Amino acid sequence: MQWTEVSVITTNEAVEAVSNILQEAGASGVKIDDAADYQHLQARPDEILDLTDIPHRTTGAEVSAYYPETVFVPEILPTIRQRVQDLAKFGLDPAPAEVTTQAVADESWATAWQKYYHPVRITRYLTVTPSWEAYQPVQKNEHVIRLDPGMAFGTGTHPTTQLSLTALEMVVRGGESMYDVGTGSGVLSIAAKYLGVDRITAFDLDEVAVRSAKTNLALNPVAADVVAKPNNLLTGIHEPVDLIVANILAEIILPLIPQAWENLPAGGHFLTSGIIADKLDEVVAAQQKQGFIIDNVLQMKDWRGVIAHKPTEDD
Ligand SMILES: C[S@@+](CC[C@H](N)C(=O)[O-])C[C@H]1O[C@@H](n2cnc3c(N)ncnc32)[C@H](O)[C@@H]1O
Repeated sequence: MQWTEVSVITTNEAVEAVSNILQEAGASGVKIDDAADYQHLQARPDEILDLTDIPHRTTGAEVSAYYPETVFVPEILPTIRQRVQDLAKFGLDPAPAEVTTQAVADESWATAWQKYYHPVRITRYLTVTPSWEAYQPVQKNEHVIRLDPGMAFGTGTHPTTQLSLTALEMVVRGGESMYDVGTGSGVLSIAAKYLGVDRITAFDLDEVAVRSAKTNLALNPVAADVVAKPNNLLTGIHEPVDLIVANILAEIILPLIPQAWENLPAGGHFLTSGIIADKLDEVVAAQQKQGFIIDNVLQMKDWRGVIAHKPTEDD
C-alpha cells in the first residue's frame, strides 16, 4: 500500500501539539524524532543504549505522520500548515514549522519508532515502560506502568506527564475518587490506581485517545476498573470527586477551572499540567480568582504544573 509521509520540522515544546494536529488531520500513525529525547538518554548513566548507532536529530524536532491513500493529502496540507503556525498564538513556538511530504511504500513506519522507546523511571515509585519490553522493577515498591502509546499522546515521558505523575505522587493518600481529564494514553489513571486512588473516570475529547486509554487500562490489571469515556472536559459532569487531574494546554485548562470547582468538595485537589511557562501566571490567577488555594508549582524544562486545593474551614 502507498502512504504519504507529512513531516513537520519544529521545536521540542511544540512536538505534542504538532502530533495532535497531524492526527486530527487523519494520520494513521505519528513518528517523533526529538533531539531533546536523546539528550535525556545521554544524561542517563545507567542507559545501555549507544546513541551513535541511532540516526537522530541533534537540534529541534521532526514529527512525521502517515496518511493512507484514502486521504487526499494536498487537501489537508493548507490546514496543517495554518494550524502549526497558529500554535504561536497559544504560546508554543512551532518554528521553523517547515512542512514537507513524500511518498512511502509500506508500513515499516508503524514499528520504526518502537525501537527508540525504552523504560523510564519517572519518579521514585513510578516507572513507565513500553508494553513489549520485559522490564523488571529494580527496587521494592516500584510500580511499573505498561503502555502501548499507539496513536494517543504519549509515551508517558513528556515533561507535562512527568509533572502530573509527580503531583499525583505528592497528593494521593489512598482511597480517593478521581477524574482524569484529557486522559490520552491513560497513563495518569494507571499511575493513580497504583498509588491507591479508588474510583477513577477518565475523559478525552478524542475517541482515538479513549480507545488507546482502554487498551492501556487493560494492559495494567490494577487499572481494570477505571472507566474511560469521551467527553469535552467536565461538561455535563456533576458528581463530586476528591481529586481532578488534567494535563492539557493552558488555554483548555481555563474553561476547566469552574467545572473543577463545581466537582470538588472542600479540601479536594486540582492538579493541572501542560502549562507552558509564559502562561503560568494566567492559569494561577484564574484558579485563585475561582477560589482555589495554590499549594505548589512544579517545573520541568519550559513546562509548569500546579497543585491546588479547594479551601477548607482551616484555610
Ligand atoms: C497533553 S495530552 C495528556 C495525556 C495524558 N493525560 C498524559 O498526561 O500524558 C492532552 C489530552 O487532552 C485531550 N483533550 C484536549 N482537549 C480536550 C477537551 N476539551 N476535553 C477532553 N480532553 C481533551 C487530548 O485529546 C489529549 O489526549
